[in-house]
Amino acid sequence: MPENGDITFHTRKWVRPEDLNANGTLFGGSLLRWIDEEAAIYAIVQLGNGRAVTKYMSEINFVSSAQQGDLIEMGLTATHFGRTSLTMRAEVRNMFTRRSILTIDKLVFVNLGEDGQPAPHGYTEITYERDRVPRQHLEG
Ligand SMILES: CCCCCCCCCCCCCCCC(=O)SCCNC(=O)CCNC(=O)[C@H](O)C(C)(C)COP(=O)(O)OP(=O)(O)OC[C@H]1O[C@@H](n2cnc3c(N)ncnc32)[C@H](O)[C@@H]1OP(=O)(O)O
Repeated sequence: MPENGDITFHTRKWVRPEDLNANGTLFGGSLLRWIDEEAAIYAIVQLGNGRAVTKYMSEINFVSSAQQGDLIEMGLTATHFGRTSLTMRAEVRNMFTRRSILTIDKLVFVNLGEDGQPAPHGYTEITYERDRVPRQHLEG
């Protein structure tokens, strides 16, 4: 059952020494790299296209810090299917306390055609399956 305003939390990360900043807390750049990758995978599954690129990120709110050894989880949900774009909302939180660590209200990815230009994706709703992924990526 979806929770927290329909955000589904997918990937969990363990905060390691190499992810820390000079204050000994989680480096914001690591967090953004993880969330961008997570959003790219989410967009690829929703749009069924490996050619989806980050277009826009709204304000990023670093709500609270994470410490070495914390387990965190990253959540995303699609909030708008445009003609060629997909808008998502993101949240990162502590896995056990559920304290929010980061929120991004709008993360926009654009679906590209083979020519590298924006292309209509034709979708209007979230899928919770793998039904949009081309068959060759599903065959082992
Ligand atoms: C299937 C299974 C395969 C699996 C196997 C593959 C695995 C393979 C993994 C690879 C994973 C890659 C992960 C990539 C994640 C990166 O890191 S991508 C790199 C960073 N991003 C970039 O380099 C993009 C650079 N920007 C561009 O190239 C151009 O801006 C773009 C994206 C082509 C768009 O061009 P544009 O002229 O802005 O296009 P335009 O038609 O005006 O707008 C397109 C859409 O964006 C919206 N938009 C434009 N500007 C804005 C804005 N400021 N704010 C909000 N929305 C906006 C428009 O409203 C429009 O949306 P729709 O109304 O059509 O829905």
